[in-house]
Amino acid sequence: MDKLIIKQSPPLKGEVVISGAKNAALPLLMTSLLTAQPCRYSNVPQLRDISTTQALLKDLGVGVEQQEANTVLLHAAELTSDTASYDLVRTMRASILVLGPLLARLGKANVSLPGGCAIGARPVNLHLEGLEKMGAVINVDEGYVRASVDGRLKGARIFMDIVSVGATENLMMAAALADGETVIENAAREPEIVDLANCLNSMGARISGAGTDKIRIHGVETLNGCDYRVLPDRIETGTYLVAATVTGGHIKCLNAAPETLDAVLSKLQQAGAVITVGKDWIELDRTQTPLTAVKVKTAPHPGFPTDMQAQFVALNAVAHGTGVITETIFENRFMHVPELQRMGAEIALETNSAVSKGESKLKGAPVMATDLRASASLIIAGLVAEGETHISRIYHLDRGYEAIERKLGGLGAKVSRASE
Ligand SMILES: CC(=O)N[C@H]1[C@@H](OP(=O)(O)OP(=O)(O)OC[C@H]2O[C@@H](n3ccc(=O)[nH]c3=O)[C@H](O)[C@@H]2O)O[C@H](CO)[C@@H](O)[C@@H]1O
Ligand SMILES: C=C(OP(=O)(O)O)C(=O)O
Repeated sequence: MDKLIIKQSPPLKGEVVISGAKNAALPLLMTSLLTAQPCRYSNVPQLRDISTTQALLKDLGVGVEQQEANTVLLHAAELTSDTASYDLVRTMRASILVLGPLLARLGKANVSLPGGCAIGARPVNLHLEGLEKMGAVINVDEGYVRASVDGRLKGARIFMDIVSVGATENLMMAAALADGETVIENAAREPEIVDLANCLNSMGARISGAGTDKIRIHGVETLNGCDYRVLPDRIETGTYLVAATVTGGHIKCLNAAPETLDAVLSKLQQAGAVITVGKDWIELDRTQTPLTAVKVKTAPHPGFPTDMQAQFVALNAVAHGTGVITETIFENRFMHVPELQRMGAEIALETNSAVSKGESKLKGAPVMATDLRASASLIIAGLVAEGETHISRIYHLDRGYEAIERKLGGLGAKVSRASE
């Protein structure tokens, strides 16, 4: 197993090119299941979750052709299986996103229930209840969701009592091929939802309202292929911006989507960063300003993203003043706190808040990555900790950050990978 070694580094400096968004690319690749025509996706990041998705799609009968490093052609001329097995699903929760498309295209699907993971229970009831409203018969049996529908799925009005990104995506894909109109109320408004709707519409779907809490999908009988470019990764962008802020650096993120990062940029400004944005770039300078702790509460988009919470816990640990980070989306997303404490961070966990005293003098230590964004927070802490930080279990990191050592190294960070 690989580990990452981070040495105390100079302030980050230079340019970094942002990759396509993992959380947009995963549902986008699933749209290939909805059509017999070829679908070409570009700006697809090279990540473990993407190779898992490709393996899953291949298993269902989808032709997968890697055209260039970040471009893939998927062709589901005919699907040969309706089953997403536990072996593939267990490593990636987004696998549940094959359920809606399989049901819409084949009228049946067997998808292993994704297990619990380090950040919370993450049930899939909203996905299942929405599909049932559209006429699917669903049983959960031996760890599998077994779903079928007689004929086509039917348009329905679906109200979600919790805002769910994945359920909105699954239902939007299923409804694209349903008979009649589906209205999703209290829908997620994340930029990745808008990206998925744009891709589906480019395939001939009739979706309006994506990006608001009410999405209307007028089902069509068939969809065409697509040639679609994945949205830039706002969480990867935010992670480099926090790393630059914490180290007192000056960086420019290229190929970014500033309009997807309002809540994060506003908190970074409060923390002391000077930020300038252009159409597809963000420049951040904290060479001349002090670092101040911030108060953050996670919320569905356009609120502050839970996927940026761990990085801000690291920021607050070393900033001046008391910082409070409150997590409202996942019930167990503070596994990075004990690891940061091992590095000397003075942080107290109070129910669903991480309260930091500020100006902790961090020291390198062996620490363990417990999930994807927790890994990112440990890297950020390692950049300013005295000595060396050894982060184990970095397979979590490889799920979501393309070429992270190369990108951080290009900004002057002292990061290397070694086998344990
Ligand atoms: C691949 C992907 O895009 N992952 C993102 C997606 O995950 P994901 O789509 O899994 O997250 P959801 O938006 O569904 O989860 C939000 C909340 O709803 C709950 N819930 C969800 C579904 C359900 O059927 N029942 C239920 O109770 C969850 O446990 C959680 O508390 O959105 C999360 C919230 O922004 C992000 O942290 C993840 O990075
Ligand atoms: C939690 C995340 O991803 P996933 O939903 O794929 O586990 C994430 O991207 O931070």
